[in-house]
Amino acid sequence: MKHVFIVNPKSGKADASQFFVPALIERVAPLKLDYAVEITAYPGHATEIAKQYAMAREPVRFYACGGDGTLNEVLTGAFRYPEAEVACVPLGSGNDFLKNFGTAEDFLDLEDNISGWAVPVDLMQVGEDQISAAICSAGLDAAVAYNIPKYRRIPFCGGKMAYNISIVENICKPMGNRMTVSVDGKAFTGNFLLAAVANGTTYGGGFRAAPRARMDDGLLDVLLVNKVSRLKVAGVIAKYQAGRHFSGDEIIPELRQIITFVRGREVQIVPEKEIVTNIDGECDLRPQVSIRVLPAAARFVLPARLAEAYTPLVGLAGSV
Ligand SMILES: Nc1ncnc2c1ncn2[C@@H]1O[C@H](COP(=O)(O)OP(=O)(O)OP(=O)(O)O)[C@@H](O)[C@H]1O
Repeated sequence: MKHVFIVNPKSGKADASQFFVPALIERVAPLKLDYAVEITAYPGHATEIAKQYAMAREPVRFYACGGDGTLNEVLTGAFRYPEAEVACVPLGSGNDFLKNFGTAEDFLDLEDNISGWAVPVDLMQVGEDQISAAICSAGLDAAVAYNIPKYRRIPFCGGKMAYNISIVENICKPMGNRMTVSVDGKAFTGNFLLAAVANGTTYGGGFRAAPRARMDDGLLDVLLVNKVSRLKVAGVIAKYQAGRHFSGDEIIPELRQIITFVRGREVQIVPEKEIVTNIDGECDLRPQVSIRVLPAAARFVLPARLAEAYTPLVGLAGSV
C-alpha cells in the first residue's frame, strides 16, 4: 500500500512544512514504506491530491496532516474509492473529529498510526456536492466562528480572545433565527439559537454538542436549542459546551424545554432569512441546508492501540 502524507502548511499555529515534514521523513525513512509527501498550496488542494492518487485504483492510505478542514478535504477526495483509506495526523487548532476515537496524542504517535487499520465511518452529504465528517450547524455558534477572522487581525487578539470578543458581539445582537428543521420528514418550527446536525460528538474546538453520537451508527444526532434570554444564554451554552446537557441518551430535565434532541437520517434546515452555517469549521451564509447521512461511506484509520480497543457498531473493522 502507498502512504501519502498530505500536509497543510496553514493549519494550526506553525507551518507544518517546516517543523513537521523534516521530522516525518526522518521517522518514516527507516520503515521502508512506499510513501510520498504532498504540501497543499491552496484551499481545496488536499481534495485534488487525494483524488489524483485514488484514481489509480491501487491501495492507498492518505494521512491528513492538519486540522479538521484538511481532514474534510482529504475525505472528500478519497471516500468514493474503495481502495483508499484516510488517517489523520493532528496538526490543526481544533482536530475535533478524532475526539470520537481517542486523543490527539494517540494520533500523533506516528508509528502507531502507520501500523493501525481502517474502520468504517459515516459521512454527511451536505447539499448536492459537499461532504461533512463531524458536525454541521446553523445559528449562533456558526456566527461566532464566522466573525473570528475579523478580530484575529487586531494586535494582541489571538485565538481565544478573538473567540470571546466574537461571542460578546453575537450575544449583543438580536439572537435567534426563525427556521423550520425537518428530521426524516418531521418538522420542528421555532425561533432557535442554533441547530446542530452531528455525525460525531464534538466541534468548534471542543464543544461536546452530541456526546452520544457515534460515527458508525448510520444516524445523525440533531440538537435544536431554543432562543433564551441573554441572562440564561451563558449557562445553557456552558452546559452545551461541556456535554452536560445530556444524561445518558436524554437531555437533562432542566433543559428539556430549551433543547430538543432527535435522531434521523435526513435533515433540512430552512431559515426565514439567510443564516450562517458551519460545516466542519468552514462558515458561510446560506439560504438553506440539506444534510443526509452516508452510512459507512469512508474508511478511517485508527492508530493500532485504538483500533484494537475499538468495537464497531456496523460491519467489521476494515471491511466497508
Ligand atoms: N496552502 C494553503 N493556503 C491557504 N489555505 C490553505 C492551504 N492549504 C489548505 N488551506 C486551507 O486551510 C484551512 C484550514 O485548515 P485546517 O482546518 O486543517 O486547520 P485549522 O483551522 O488550524 O484546524 P481545525 O479546523 O481543526 O481547527 C482549510 O480550510 C484549507 O482549505
